[in-house]
Amino acid sequence: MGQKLNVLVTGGAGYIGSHAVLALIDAGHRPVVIDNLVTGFRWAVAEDARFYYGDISDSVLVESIIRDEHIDAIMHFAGSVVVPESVENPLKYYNNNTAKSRSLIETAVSSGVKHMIFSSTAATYGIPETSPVREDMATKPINPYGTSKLMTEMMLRDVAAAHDFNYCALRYFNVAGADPLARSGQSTVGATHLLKIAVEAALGKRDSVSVFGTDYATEDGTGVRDYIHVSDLAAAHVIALEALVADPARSHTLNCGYGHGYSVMQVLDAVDRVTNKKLDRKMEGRRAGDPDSLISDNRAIKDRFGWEPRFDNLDQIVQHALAWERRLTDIQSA
Ligand SMILES: NC(=O)c1ccc[n+]([C@@H]2O[C@H](COP(=O)([O-])OP(=O)(O)OC[C@H]3O[C@@H](n4cnc5c(N)ncnc54)[C@H](O)[C@@H]3O)[C@@H](O)[C@H]2O)c1
Ligand SMILES: O=c1ccn([C@@H]2O[C@H](COP(=O)(O)OP(=O)(O)O[C@H]3O[C@H](CO)[C@H](O)[C@H](O)[C@H]3O)[C@@H](O)[C@H]2O)c(=O)[nH]1
Repeated sequence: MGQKLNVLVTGGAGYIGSHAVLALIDAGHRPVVIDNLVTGFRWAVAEDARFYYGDISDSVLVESIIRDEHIDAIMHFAGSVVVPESVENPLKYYNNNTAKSRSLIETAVSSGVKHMIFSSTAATYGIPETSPVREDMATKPINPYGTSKLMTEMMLRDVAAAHDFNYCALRYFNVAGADPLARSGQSTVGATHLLKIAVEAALGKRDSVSVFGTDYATEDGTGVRDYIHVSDLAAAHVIALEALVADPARSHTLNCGYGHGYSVMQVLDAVDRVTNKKLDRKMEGRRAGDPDSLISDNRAIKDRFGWEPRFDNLDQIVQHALAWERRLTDIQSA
């Protein structure tokens, strides 16, 4: 590692942000977290990281953190993440994901922070023209969540052109799994993500798992997604950080996925295999707005950053998610 960097992690008490905090510490950097705990948990932040309770739009607070902690770069995870909720309440998403990102970017620029890594999403593509989908393909989001993130990507692009500032927008595909040492994992209350629901069901926290749609244009008729282990994703953030600092003239928009996918049935089969039990599957109709298949073309992040996944193995992703779900049960009952 080169320089030790002070990194402001917004949303660092959430699922992915808490893993980025661990990855930064493991890589010898110094994370400082700001989180308003709307969906995150104070206990999810590693003990070695400084924590500030607050909102990313509180520019007075963010400015003082940047100054007092000598912040070099921002990893921006804070946001609202539930796609169906964004359809019902779009203004919440345009406020929390777009307007508040605008405020954070403004505070960063005015306080002299020169680098930002942004949590974007495969939802910016909408229904992709081809699969695997490449970064330069059309972005036509089909829900306000995707639009709210795409608008932030656009702000970053324009700000980087106008100021001494570069960024990396990482478009995550389906994030899953947990820290291999079970230091963190997905703790979201009322989660809607398939694997989280499946491990909850496997541990008896739910009676069954719904399969949304069995008539998709895929091999077994269920939706196919590119599941990426959260620790591989966190590692990509650390590499992106170091790349932004090393080459401040260059910004990046990159897919984060494995480049291949699994159907809903294959994910549930993996949970059955790992637990040696059978999940109760309820066949249901399609969920609104779900594409048949969403797979990343990940050549750009590999070529540019030399990123290589360490956990591209569905059974291992399930094992880590299960280990965390058990630990979470203990934390919640303590
Ligand atoms: N989970 C996924 O599959 C996925 C996929 C693509 C993109 N993303 C993006 O990754 C980021 C992290 O997602 P996650 O799954 O960890 O969700 P999460 O809900 O676990 O984490 C979000 C964190 O941000 C905090 N937060 C929200 N609004 C805030 C605000 N205004 N000020 C301060 N803190 C605030 C929450 O309390 C929480 O700790 C999000 O921006 C999300 O859109 C997630
Ligand atoms: O109980 C469930 C939950 C999901 N699914 C299916 O499982 C697949 C994955 O669904 P998730 O809800 O786990 O994830 P999404 O693909 O809808 O969305 C996630 O991945 C997207 C990119 O791929 C975006 O990044 C988005 O933010 C993130 O939530 C879909 O085919 C969905 O229909 C079920 O069958 N049953």
